[in-house]
Amino acid sequence: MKYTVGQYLATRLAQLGLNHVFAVAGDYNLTLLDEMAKVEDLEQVYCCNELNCGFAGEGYARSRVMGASVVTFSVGAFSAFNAVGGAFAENLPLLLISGAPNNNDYGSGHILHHTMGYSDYRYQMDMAKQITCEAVSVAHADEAPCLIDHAIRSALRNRKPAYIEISCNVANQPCTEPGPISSITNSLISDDESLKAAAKACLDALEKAKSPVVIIGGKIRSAGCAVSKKVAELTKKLGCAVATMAQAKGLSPEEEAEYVGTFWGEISSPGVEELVRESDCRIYIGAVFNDYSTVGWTCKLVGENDILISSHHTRVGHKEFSGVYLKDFIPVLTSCVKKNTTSLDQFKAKKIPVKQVPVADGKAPLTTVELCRQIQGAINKDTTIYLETGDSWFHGMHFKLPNGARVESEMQWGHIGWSIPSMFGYAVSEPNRRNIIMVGDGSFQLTAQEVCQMIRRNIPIIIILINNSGYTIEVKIHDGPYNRIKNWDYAGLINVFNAEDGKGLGLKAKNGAELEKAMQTALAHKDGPTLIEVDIDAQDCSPDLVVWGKKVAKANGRAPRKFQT
Ligand SMILES: Cc1ncc(Cn2nnc(CCOP(=O)(O)OP(=O)(O)O)c2C)c(N)n1
Ligand SMILES: [Mg+2]
Repeated sequence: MKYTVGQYLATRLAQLGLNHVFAVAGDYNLTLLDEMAKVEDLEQVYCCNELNCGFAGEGYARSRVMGASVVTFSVGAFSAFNAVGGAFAENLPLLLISGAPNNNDYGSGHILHHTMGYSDYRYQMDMAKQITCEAVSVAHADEAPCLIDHAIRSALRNRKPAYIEISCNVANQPCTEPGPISSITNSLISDDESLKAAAKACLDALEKAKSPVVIIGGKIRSAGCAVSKKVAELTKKLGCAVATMAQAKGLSPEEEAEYVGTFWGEISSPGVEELVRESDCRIYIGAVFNDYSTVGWTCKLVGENDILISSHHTRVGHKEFSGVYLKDFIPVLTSCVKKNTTSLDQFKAKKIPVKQVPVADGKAPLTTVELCRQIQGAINKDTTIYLETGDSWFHGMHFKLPNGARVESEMQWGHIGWSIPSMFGYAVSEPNRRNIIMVGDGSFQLTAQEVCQMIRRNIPIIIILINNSGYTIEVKIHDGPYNRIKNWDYAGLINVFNAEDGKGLGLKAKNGAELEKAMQTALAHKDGPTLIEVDIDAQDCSPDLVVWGKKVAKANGRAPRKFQT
C-alpha cells in the first residue's frame, strides 16, 4: 500500500487502538481528513465546535490509550487550545492535529485567511509549545513519519497532550510506510538501582511506622486502569486504611475492606481527616496538592516520614528517587511490604454510623439530598459518572461506588462545560457503559450543543441537569450579580437538537416522584441521550461546598505580601 502523510498519521492512531478521531472541518484540514478517512478502522466523529472537539478527544483519552482531535488552523486551534490546556492539567494524552498553511506560503510574505493577518505563521506552534509536551510542524512529507512518531511517543510517555500541524498541501503527499507500533509504545524502563533503593527506603519507613495510611490522588487516573489495579493489589497487601483524594474518586475499589472514604481536609468522609492527621506515615500515590484539593491550603498534610509516589519519581522522607515509574514501582513494593492494619483497625474502632438517606415525600419540592439518593440507586458496576465543576463535585464524593464503577472529573483545570463534550468522547469509546453526567445549569450553557452529537450517534447518555438558577459554587466562594444566569428550557432544548429525526429525550422533574419516573425512563431509553432537568432551590447545595467555599475565598483573598522597597 502506498502511504500519504495523512494515511501515515491515521494508521499510527489505528495501530494504537483508536477507532475514532474527532474533527471539525476547515479548509486547512480537508485534504488531511480525506487522507485519514482512507484508513478503514479510524472513524471520523464530527463536533459542533473545536473546544468541544478537543474535550471529546480528552474524554476519549480517559478510556483509550490516547485521544485525537483534528481542527483547522488558528480559528479552530485557538478554541481547541483550551481543551488541550485541560488535558495537560489532567495528564491526559490528547493529540491535537491542526491543518496548516500551504508550505509554499512560508517565507512568501503572503497574508493568509484565518491567520493573524501577518505573514509569519509560527505563532500557533509557539502557543502549542506552552500547553503540550511536544509540538511539531510537518511542512515536508519526507520528515512526516519521524515527526509524527516523535509527537505521539512523547504524548504517551509523558501522559500529556502533543501537537502536530500539517501543511494543507503536504497531507496527501506520498511518504514511507509505518513500521512496528512498538517503536512508539515501548515505555521507559525504571532505573533499576533507583527502584531498589526507593523500595528499601519505603520498607525502612514502614518498618518504623505504627499506623501507615494510603492516600490515592488524581494523577494515577492517567496512568491507566492497569496501574490502578496494581495500586489496589498493593493496598490489599498492606492492609492499612486507604482513602482517595477528591480528584481520585473512583480510582480505588470502594467495596474493599481497606477503603475508608474521601480525604479532603475538613470536608473529608467522617473520621478520615483525623485518621490521616494521626498517621505517622502517609503513603501518597499520585497526589496533587493544589488550593482546591487542600481546601484553601488548610489540609496539606505532608510530614517528614511520609512517602510521596508520583508517576516517575518517589520521595521517602528526605530522600528523592527519580526514574522510578509508577507502573514498575508499585509491583516491587507489593512484593516486599508487610501487612500493617493498625490504621484500619483504628478507623473501624470508631464505629462510624453509615448515614441512611430517607426517601423524600414524592410530592415535596426536589432537594439535592433526594436527587443524590436517586442517582445513587442508578449507579452499578458498569456506571461511569461524570462530575462537572460545581456543586456536583461535592455531592459526587458521597456516592458509594460498586467495584467497576468509575467517576471522571476535571478538578485541576475545572473548565465548566467540560463534562458534556468529554463524556461524548468517552461514550463514543464506551457506548455500553451506563454513562451519567451530573452537570449544573451554568456549566451546561457553555457546551450544550454537543448533546446534538450524542443524538446523532444515538448514544444513551443520562444528563442530570441541575437547574439551581445560577453559579452556586461561585456564590459560595464569593457572590455577586455575575453569578445569576438567564434561565433556559433545558429539557425543551432536546427537541431543538432532535429536529426531524433525533431520539433524544428531554424530561423535567420538580419532585421525587417525577424524578423517579424520569430516571426509569432514562435507564430504559437506549437509542439516544436523556436530559433530566431537575429544579433545585438556589439555596440548596452541599454543606461541604459551603465550608470549602469559605476557605477557598479566604485563600483567594490573602493580602499581597509586603516587599522590602
Ligand atoms: C471556562 C470557565 N469559566 C468560568 C469558570 C468559573 N466558574 N466555575 N464554576 C462556575 C459556575 C458553575 O455553575 P453551575 O454549573 O450551575 O454549577 P452549580 O450551580 O454550582 O451546581 C463558574 C462560572 C470556570 N470554572 N470555567
Ligand atoms: Mg447552577
